[in-house]
Amino acid sequence: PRTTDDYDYANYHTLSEINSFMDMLVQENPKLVSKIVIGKSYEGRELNVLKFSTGATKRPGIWIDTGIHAREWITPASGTWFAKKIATDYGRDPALTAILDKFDIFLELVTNPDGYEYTHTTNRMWRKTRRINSGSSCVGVDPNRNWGTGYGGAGSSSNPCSETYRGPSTYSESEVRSIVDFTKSHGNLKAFLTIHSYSQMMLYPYGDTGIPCVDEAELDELALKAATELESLYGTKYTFGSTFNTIYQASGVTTDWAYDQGIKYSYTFELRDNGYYGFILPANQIIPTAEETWLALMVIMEHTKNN
Ligand SMILES: NS(=O)(=O)N[C@@H](Cc1ccccc1)C(=O)O
Ligand SMILES: [Zn+2]
Repeated sequence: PRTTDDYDYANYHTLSEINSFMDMLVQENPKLVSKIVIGKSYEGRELNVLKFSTGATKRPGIWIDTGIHAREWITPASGTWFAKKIATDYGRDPALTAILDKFDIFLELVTNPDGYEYTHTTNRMWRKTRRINSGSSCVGVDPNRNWGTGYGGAGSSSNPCSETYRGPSTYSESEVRSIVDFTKSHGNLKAFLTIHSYSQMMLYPYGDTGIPCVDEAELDELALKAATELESLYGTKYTFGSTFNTIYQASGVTTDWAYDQGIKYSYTFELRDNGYYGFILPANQIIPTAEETWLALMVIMEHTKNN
């Protein structure tokens, strides 16, 4: 495609096609969109983050990542649609314009590029990074068990062959460490939204314990609003709650760490579906999934702006 207008949002794309999309979006919207390289993957690929900013001065930020688990293709596909939506709606949609007049939005589309490439070339069901684990014939670390909060707990594995292998140490994965470093250097993120699939859930801290987080009441009420808004479009039903209570115990996870950094509005989304297609969601559900999810993200971003 020559422009992001004729990019095929209704299909899944390779890493290089998504990287080309990002460069096109930046070229077409130089005053709104820029690309930040926050690091390199294990195999040396750039970790690219789209920055949407309408002000010169440092503003509070909203973080969104997709594609941290390689096989969850619906998430970078939806994220690509989100990126185009932001560029299209700024200056046209009052709600989005109001958000961008106060916040920067950071969107990492392919958070695990090595794993994502591997799902295209070799194993469609790959989940983890592609780190070579010393002393094991098994490859990869689960980037959603490698964070420093609750690291090493019951909801993760010390076995390199496990799909939930926590890694040799906290932040061992550059794909994780790069986000940690970016978050700390930015120092003013107000929302942290990490997008997974599948199960149709909105999950807030904690994952490693059933003990409620301080802001549970507010996060639960906000999740209800967001899930209701999401359902209003196509009737897609989401459940919501703390990770521990809603899905299962998981430790060393992104949202527990983000919340621990003081980023109150930290949620994991589990997109479509409920298991019928699972990770292999048909391409004809990409745009509907992106549209309904965007409504929920807007609810959370507006709440972040107003609080
Ligand atoms: N996306 S998924 O199928 O991997 N499920 C997630 C569930 C999950 C979501 C949020 C925090 C911890 C765990 C996982 O990391 O196991
Ligand atoms: Zn996942």
